[in-house]
Amino acid sequence: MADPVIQASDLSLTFQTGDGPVHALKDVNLTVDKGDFVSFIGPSGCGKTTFLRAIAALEHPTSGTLSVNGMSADEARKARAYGYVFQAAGLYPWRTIGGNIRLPLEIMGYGRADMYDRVKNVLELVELAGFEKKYPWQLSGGMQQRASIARALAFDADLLLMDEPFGALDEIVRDRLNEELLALWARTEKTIAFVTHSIPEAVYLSTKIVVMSPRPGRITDVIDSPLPRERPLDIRDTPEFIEIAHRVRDGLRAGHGDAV
Ligand SMILES: Nc1ncnc2c1ncn2[C@@H]1O[C@H](COP(=O)(O)OP(=O)(O)OP(=O)(O)O)[C@@H](O)[C@H]1O
Repeated sequence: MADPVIQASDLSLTFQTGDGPVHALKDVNLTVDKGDFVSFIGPSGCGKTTFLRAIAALEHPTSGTLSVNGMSADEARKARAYGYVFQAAGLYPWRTIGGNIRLPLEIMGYGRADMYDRVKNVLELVELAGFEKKYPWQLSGGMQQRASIARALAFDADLLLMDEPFGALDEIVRDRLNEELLALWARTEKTIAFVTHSIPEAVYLSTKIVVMSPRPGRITDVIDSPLPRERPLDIRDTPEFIEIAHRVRDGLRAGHGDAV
């Protein structure tokens, strides 16, 4: 059996607020294996971001256990076990694309030659070779988001955490980036945990789809996708794809999801 990269057992996380406790996650049980592409889908407030942040040790569970690469989330963070991609590309406008990707490496004290090699490699991986000396404003929104993925890949961690990375992009760009992300996942054999509001995006990308519902944030369904790993975009027209999309929609309804 493959080693689990993420293992959550009876995980709960409650925020204490001025208006009382907010149960962002309640009794979450989930195993993500090496090489999985797992998507988290559910209405606003169901705890998707909180779960990703807990994996990254940016939030700490109130109860239950969570392991990342066989370590505690805090240890995994210290071991740089993951790269994190946020909804907005978050590139510094005064730094070149290469300079943005180098920044976390500079902070961690990587040697100069190693840094330049890594920047070159990750820019090739996201098909931005040659853009190293450009500034973020010289790139389209989709290219900026690819640059932010490159930055997350620079440590060469096995796990990539992506919080709605394509949510702000138009559908045509999103389709292309979805295809590119699958190709990158196949090339690098990384494990990817991906938050989305889009049913087609979740079904197209994932080997495992985690459907969540709010108040309290919990998992209502986990779907292991029967689709092959290699997926042309027109797989979205097949009966198998449509069937999984229906199941996701049913799961969202069962959790009383509002519009997603
Ligand atoms: N730091 C915090 N303090 C208090 N409450 C919080 C905090 N962070 C999140 N919450 C609450 O926890 C719940 C889950 O939030 P979370 O951001 O994880 O949801 P989400 O599913 O990612 O939503 P969205 O799709 O809108 O990003 C929400 O009710 C939110 O208001």
